[in-house]
Amino acid sequence: RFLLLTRGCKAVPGLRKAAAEMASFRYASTENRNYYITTPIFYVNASPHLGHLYSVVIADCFHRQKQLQGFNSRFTTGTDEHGLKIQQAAEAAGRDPLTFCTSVSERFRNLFSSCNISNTDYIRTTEPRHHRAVRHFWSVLYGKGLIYKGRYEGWYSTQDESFLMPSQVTTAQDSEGKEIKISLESGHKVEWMKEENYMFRLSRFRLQLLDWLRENPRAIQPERFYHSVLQLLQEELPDLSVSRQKSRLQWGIPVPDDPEQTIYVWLDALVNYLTVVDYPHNHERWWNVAHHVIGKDILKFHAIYWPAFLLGAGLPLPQTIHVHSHWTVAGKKMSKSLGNVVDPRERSQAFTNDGLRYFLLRQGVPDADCDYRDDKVRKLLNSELADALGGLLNRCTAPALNPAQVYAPFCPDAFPGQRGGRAVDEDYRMLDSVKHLPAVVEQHFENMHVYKALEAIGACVRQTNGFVQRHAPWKLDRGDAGDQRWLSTVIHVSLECLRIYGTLLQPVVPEISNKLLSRLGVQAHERSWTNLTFLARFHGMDCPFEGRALGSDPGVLFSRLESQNANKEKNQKTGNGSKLE
Ligand SMILES: Nc1ncnc2c1ncn2[C@@H]1O[C@H](COP(=O)(O)OP(=O)(O)OP(=O)(O)O)[C@@H](O)[C@H]1O
Repeated sequence: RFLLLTRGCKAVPGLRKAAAEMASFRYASTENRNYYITTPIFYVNASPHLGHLYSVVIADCFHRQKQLQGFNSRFTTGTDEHGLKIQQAAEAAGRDPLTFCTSVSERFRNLFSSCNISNTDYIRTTEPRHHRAVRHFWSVLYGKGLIYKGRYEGWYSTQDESFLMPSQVTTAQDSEGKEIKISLESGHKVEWMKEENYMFRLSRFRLQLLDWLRENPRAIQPERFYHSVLQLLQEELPDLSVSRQKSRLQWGIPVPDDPEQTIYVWLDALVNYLTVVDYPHNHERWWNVAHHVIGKDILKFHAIYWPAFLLGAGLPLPQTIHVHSHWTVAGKKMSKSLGNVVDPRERSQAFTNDGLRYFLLRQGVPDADCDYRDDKVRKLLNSELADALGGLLNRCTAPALNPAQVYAPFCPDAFPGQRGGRAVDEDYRMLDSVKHLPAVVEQHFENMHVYKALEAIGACVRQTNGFVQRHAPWKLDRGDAGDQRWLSTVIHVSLECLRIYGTLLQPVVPEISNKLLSRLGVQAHERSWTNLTFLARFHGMDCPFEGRALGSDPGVLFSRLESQNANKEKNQKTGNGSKLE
């Protein structure tokens, strides 16, 4: 907290302005260096699949990026454990709901930790701290007259825990040919529900929500989803049922002062974002810098219900809602209910944690669904991580080319600032690309386009490989002083490029980046955003890395993945089956 009083400054010219500048500096240098990112909390009615890991990997990548840039970042994920679906799943499994939730929640937690996810908190909605936060939040809304007892009548999807308008429902046939009603959006079965329960005055917030979005055109990203929410807000919003009768739903948080009613699972779940930052005490510092990562299936809950609840409770709205699309299998959304899921643990073992992260972030485009196939993963990782990046590192550090195993010195005469040495125009263009790469990457991250950031890094890696290939340092005559200086310069420039790529790739592939930077001899404190000065010697400055011994581990950066057929042959020989398709 910072309070600067400027009264009484009038007498001294310029003092008021200086004080105001100081205040804004303090604000920028303290408050704005916090960053809080969340994933959806996952419903524990079944084990995690690759789609769940995807949401978490995106948030993890943003969290690591902010840390790299010197932000104080918090990152939370967890499990959503109340509701009818869980009640039914626990009954089907013959277990009490809490034991059931604990075992599934542990599966999510273990998956995230085995996949090197760096969340700073893991919340379960069955925790007492969360119950306290939800009851308080409810009481604030109730106290302001925004919750009233009413009668809800309409369509409800238990699968989506969602209320639907008649226009959002259509007729279909179930597997036995019986006519049923389903949600147009999710395809899940809906039922007609008639119940006395508590209603939230959602209808009051439509115009405020529209104002919020018009004033903050980047609040929902990508733009396509921003427009779809604006579209939803063109129609009147009906009030929202925010409780269920206890006789129907026991597994949830009871409504304060009315134990016959249970709080609606979405109101309960959304408050988790506040619970983590200690709502209702001391939450402001983090809540002012909140960013959500969500799948497009839960956009309505996060971009309409949640902001309306927050407005009602007098709390600030999230800074951004980052929306991603879905992984599909043979064109169908990967989902628990369809049973077409890909096991993330098995894939992270087959492709490594970083390999799987790289694939998800490089191929996953937020605007559009993407079909998952194992052969796509192999092809991409072999070409970009094993051959392009790993090959470049091998070339520049191989003892045959770099027998002294050092960060070779740069010779300005061979690669002068002005044309004239042994470098050609294409080499200068490469330097220019790499110099601007951090800014390009930062911009793509800001827009949630991690795949574009990776495309830009990949293009630079190709340029650097082209540079090495063009000058074929292995053909140079080590006995000739001029050739030796040029050889050393080519290696120095390539190592500098690799240092920039390794530093920028840390949020995406932390283990591979660590290996790469360690091999270059770059210390842990030399890997931040402020260490991205590229090729200092070219600009007449000292390079702290020049002449330094390379790291001793010459291991392969990323091992090529064998094709499916090669795996099959190997498994037939050893008698192991393979589940990968
Ligand atoms: N196929 C997918 N691709 C990308 N993200 C997904 C996918 N499925 C789920 N997610 C992410 O996980 C969140 C929670 O998903 P949910 O628990 O509803 O999984 P689901 O498999 O879609 O379940 P169900 O089949 O019961 O609807 C989504 O909001 C999204 O962030």
